[in-house]
Amino acid sequence: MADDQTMSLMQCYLASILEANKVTNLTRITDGEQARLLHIEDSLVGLPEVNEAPDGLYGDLGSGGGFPGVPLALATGRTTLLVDSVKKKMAIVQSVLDDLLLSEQISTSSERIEDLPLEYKEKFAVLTARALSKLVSLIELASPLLKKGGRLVCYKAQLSSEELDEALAVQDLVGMRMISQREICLSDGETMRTIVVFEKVGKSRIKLPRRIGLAQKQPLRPRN
Ligand SMILES: C[S@@+](CC[C@H](N)C(=O)[O-])C[C@H]1O[C@@H](n2cnc3c(N)ncnc32)[C@H](O)[C@@H]1O
Repeated sequence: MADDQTMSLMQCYLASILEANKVTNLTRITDGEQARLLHIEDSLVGLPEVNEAPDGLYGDLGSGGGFPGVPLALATGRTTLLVDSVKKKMAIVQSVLDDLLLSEQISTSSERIEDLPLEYKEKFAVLTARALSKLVSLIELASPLLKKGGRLVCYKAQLSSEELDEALAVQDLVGMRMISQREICLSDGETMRTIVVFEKVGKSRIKLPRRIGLAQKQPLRPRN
């Protein structure tokens, strides 16, 4: 886990986000204790998996108010890019990072994930995604961004066997392979999380990224 100084920096970040949230919607969680649970503790659930990824650039896809990206960036010290297409959210997150003198390590992008390969093709060692999309969409979006051996760490509140099977059926097509799955209960004794990790094992057999929106609106299906 992270040391006391790092944990208090995460608390400062969260407090600034909750303050900004009074004016602009960044998170639906406004209660301080719930926010600590769901934005700090939950963000850190994937820390072992992020630490196991190869060294190098970390990206948080669909980062919203910077979760799990900021806690994981602070806990790992990795150079980090937070990505969310809502410009207003990324502008606020960037200004909080500037205020806390964190913007040398952590930067923001308000591009759509599908546009990132123009600048970041195969540049990331590890990516995370929480509350973004189904696994089948996540592995498609992540594949062109990950270097070989890079990892995609997915946070899932509820993972059905159908969702997992859909992703497993297309993982070869996009050059990804599931390498682990772990379920954990948060300290409230009731919130369950599943962390699913995919590794980039080779080139995609189809051209990626597809057109904007397709990965999420028309997920890939297996081909014969
Ligand atoms: C439900 S929020 C989750 C935010 C954060 N990860 C969390 O767990 O608190 C999903 C976010 O993903 C962003 N998003 C969805 N699709 C995206 C895409 N294709 N490119 C960039 N951002 C996207 C949305 O703007 C939204 O802020």
